[in-house]
Amino acid sequence: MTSSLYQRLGESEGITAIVDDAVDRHAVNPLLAPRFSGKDLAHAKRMGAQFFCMGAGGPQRYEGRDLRTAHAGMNINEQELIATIDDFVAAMQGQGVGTTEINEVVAILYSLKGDVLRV
Ligand code: HEM
Repeated sequence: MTSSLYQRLGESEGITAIVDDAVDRHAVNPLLAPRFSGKDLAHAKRMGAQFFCMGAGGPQRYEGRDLRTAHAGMNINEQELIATIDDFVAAMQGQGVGTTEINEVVAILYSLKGDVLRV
């Protein structure tokens, strides 16, 4: 049987490492840094890891705000969305995640754009 995306990404440990790295990249990415300046990055990482674990099929329960509420009023644009996805791709490559899994995650992130862009 094919294992879940959660299992193929290394479960909680693997996904936490990916999210930690991606958020660290956001904080220094010129396209994103202003958005994350002054934010509680540890909290963002914790919420991001919970969200990602749950979305990938893990047993975690996401305790954060729904996506639309979390990004409301930020007027996020497409360039910023692509920059966040690029940071996730770089983080996954850094963790040795395979191309199949990277493509699955990119598709999932892209599919969520309606709750993030200009809400
Ligand atoms: C599909 C894409 C995205 C997903 C899945 C996502 C997911 C999340 C999650 C789960 C949180 C935590 C919410 C909470 O603490 O209750 C969050 C917070 C945040 N996101 Fe996103 N996000 C996405 C795209 C973006 C983009 C494109 C930007 C900015 C350019 C962005 C900026 C932020 C910021 C600044 C916070 C912290 C908000 C705060 O602490 O007040 N996100 N995001």
